[in-house]
Amino acid sequence: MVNLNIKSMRYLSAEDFRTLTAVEMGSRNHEVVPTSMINQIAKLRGGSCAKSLSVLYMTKLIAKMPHMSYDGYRLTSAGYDYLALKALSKRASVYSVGNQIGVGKESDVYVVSDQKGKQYILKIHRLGRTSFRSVKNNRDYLRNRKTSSWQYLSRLAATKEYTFMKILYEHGFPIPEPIDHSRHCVIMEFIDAFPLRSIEEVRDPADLYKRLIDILVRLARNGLIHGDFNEFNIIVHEDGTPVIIDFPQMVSTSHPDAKFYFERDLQCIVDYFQKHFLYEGPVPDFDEIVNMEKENSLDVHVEATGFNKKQAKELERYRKDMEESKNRGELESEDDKEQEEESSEEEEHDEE
Ligand SMILES: Nc1ncnc2c1ncn2[C@@H]1O[C@H](COP(=O)(O)OP(=O)(O)OP(=O)(O)O)[C@@H](O)[C@H]1O
Repeated sequence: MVNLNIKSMRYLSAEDFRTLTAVEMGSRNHEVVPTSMINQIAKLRGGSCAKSLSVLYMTKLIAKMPHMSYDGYRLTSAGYDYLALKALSKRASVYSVGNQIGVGKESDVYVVSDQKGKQYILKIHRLGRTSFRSVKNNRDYLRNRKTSSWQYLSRLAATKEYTFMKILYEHGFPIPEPIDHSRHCVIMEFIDAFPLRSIEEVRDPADLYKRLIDILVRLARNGLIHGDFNEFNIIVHEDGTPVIIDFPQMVSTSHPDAKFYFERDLQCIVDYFQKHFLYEGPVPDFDEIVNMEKENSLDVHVEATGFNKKQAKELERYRKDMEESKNRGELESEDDKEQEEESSEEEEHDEE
């Protein structure tokens, strides 16, 4: 697992930070950024850049690729976390990082606080945590991209989540308020309640069922489908009000597989209520909903405000690859790969 390493965060000098930023900038078109290029971008005097590279390497914010034919570095996930958190703290969205409360398949979730002590959620997207090696041959959609794929995909997922959350929140959907976003990180309101999955009894299953189905229908009437609407992504307040989370899989109702996604979301709720609360309620029909007059075209709106079709396609291809690899039982952990790399780097380091 990639842990959030905040220990080194406060101790970097301005030069170190400048050098780290230079590595990130160079990563846009180099998988491993040549040291000469880092020097050029950072524009530091004398031997400062070499000194900073050594500090960043020791604190594992950058890494060397073993067996590379030229001298260079890549940004590690800790380095990417650092840059995102630094940006969020500069904008006063985060002051301190508290406990990790969730490890999703594709994210780490922490409670964080602002300067006044108000708590928020920090969701760090970590796509590519599994499956990278197994699917990489098929990833032609990333082939022209020199920058590290996991960074790019994680940033894409966070950008998508934040863009959708902004629009949904503005249109009154019951979701956490989105606060800020940088790179692969999203800050949002902390919902201090339990996910449906861990609630044994609900006061009024019929009422909760109706509220959830109404949300699905209203989303569709606004041109959207959640795509992962299940008991883990529904948080329920004590008074029975649901709040929906987790948006990187949203699709438009004009997607060719929209009906499939809508019915899959619907079926999750229908099955869960039947099994856990022995409740069966009315089931809406997708074709009827899309033939109704639309409330809004939020799918189109999203495209115009920060998440375009090309990005949506790249993320979708990745998800399809994941599903296929999973079905073939081919998944392996990217974190394992990173650990392997780091330990072989350490060996190299020891030899030097
Ligand atoms: N805004 C929030 N307020 C409170 N808890 C939250 C919030 N966002 C996420 N969580 C907690 O973190 C967990 C993981 O979050 P989320 O579902 O967004 O991540 P994920 O990587 O998509 O997880 P998975 O792949 O398992 O669905 C949630 O189940 C929930 O318990």
